[in-house]
Amino acid sequence: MASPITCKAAVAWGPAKPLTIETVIVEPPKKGEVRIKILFTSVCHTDQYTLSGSDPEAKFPCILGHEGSGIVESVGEGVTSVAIGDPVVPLYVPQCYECKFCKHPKTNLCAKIRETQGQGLMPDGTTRFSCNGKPVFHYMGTSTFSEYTVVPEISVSKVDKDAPLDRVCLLGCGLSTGYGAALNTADVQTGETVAIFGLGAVGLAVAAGCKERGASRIIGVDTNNSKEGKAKEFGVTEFVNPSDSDESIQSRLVKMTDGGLDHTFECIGNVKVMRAALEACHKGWGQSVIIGVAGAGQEISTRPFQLVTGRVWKGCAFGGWKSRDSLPKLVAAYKSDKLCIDKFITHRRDGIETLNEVFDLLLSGNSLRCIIKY
Ligand SMILES: NC(=O)C1=CN([C@@H]2O[C@H](COP(=O)(O)OP(=O)(O)OC[C@H]3O[C@@H](n4cnc5c(N)ncnc54)[C@H](OP(=O)(O)O)[C@@H]3O)[C@@H](O)[C@H]2O)C=CC1
Ligand SMILES: N[C@@H](CCC(=O)N[C@@H](CSC=O)C(=O)NCC(=O)O)C(=O)O
Ligand SMILES: [Zn+2]
Ligand SMILES: [Zn+2]
Repeated sequence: MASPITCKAAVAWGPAKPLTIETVIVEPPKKGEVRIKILFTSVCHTDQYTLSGSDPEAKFPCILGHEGSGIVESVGEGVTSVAIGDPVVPLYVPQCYECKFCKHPKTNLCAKIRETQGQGLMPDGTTRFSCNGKPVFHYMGTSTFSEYTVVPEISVSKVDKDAPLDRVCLLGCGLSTGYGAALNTADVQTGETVAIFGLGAVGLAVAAGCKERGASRIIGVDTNNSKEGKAKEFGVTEFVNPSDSDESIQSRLVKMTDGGLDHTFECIGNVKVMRAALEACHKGWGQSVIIGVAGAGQEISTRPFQLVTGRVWKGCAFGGWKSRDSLPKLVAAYKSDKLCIDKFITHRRDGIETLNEVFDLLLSGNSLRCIIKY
């Protein structure tokens, strides 16, 4: 029987407060749960979004983090799909194989534990974390900003023993999301034209997917000119900065593409840009995929005429991948050089103490992903 573990974690005590490194107690995994020794993590913009106070679901104090990898340290009663010592990636979209979402071919949004996950709790309605005797909430069912974390078995993907954990941690969110948005949600076809708004890790993973599918034009749109060079390494063929002109970005793109794009992707979380991305689509068939996560209270709008005349608004979480089935396929895509994870790793840091600096790096616009080694 496993015992509580005392370790370090970065605790988010409240909105817009820096994380503080604390000694926490991580309880043993209960029935159907897995305790993981986290070895590597990165920071996704969604961690920053929640820490900033924009997330209506945020629960503080909590342990953020959802792009991690590690080794199974102990398992609770009844766990069969992973064992102690297995290399794993925690998943914020679980796959239970039983709920109506898991059984439906058109979605990856397993609903089995969504309610408690959103409350920062394990499926039994309690937390496995405490700090100085005070309960601390989980986050996105993963909480990788802790040296040890507990997750439901349905939220764990075992990966090959030779999968590099210091890279495949990125498959836990941003890269899988962007790549899947192109391949699954938009299903980009050879010769089609696309525009990607926001050239961070998610947007560039979209570019990688569009390039793989043979898109004829991949137009990158970002307010930061320094993104152009890097973006071209990922297959972006043209770069446009919306701030360079008084003309609306949608009008510019429509002119550049003889009526609009076959596909557009919003990878920022800005509702005005979501509108521009829809309106940059070609009349009759253009599809726009919303990936960015918008702040509490924000709403999208456009003239309904945009949809009446055949444009389609879609969205996706975790790239539409059915998570446990797909993670091994994404690792295989990495091994066969289809999805080049290494190019997204712009920085590396040692120790959980570096987390606040890594948040700053993400916001600076100079980093795609920084891997932190615990
Ligand atoms: N749906 C899902 O499953 C997922 C959603 N997300 C969401 O996707 C979004 C992107 O995440 P990530 O790639 O990590 O974030 P990043 O911050 O790395 O990338 C966002 C990019 O957009 C640029 N940008 C900001 N404002 C504008 C603008 N008005 N027009 C054009 N470009 C702009 C930023 O420039 P600068 O750096 O100069 O600010 C930056 O390059 C976030 O909203 C995140 O929460 C992430 C993962 C999964
Ligand atoms: N908590 C937010 C919604 C945040 C959100 O949309 N999260 C995405 C993943 S973003 C990853 O970096 C997601 O998976 N959404 C599906 C879900 O079930 O949460 C809010 O309440 O607005
Ligand atoms: Zn399910
Ligand atoms: Zn994320």
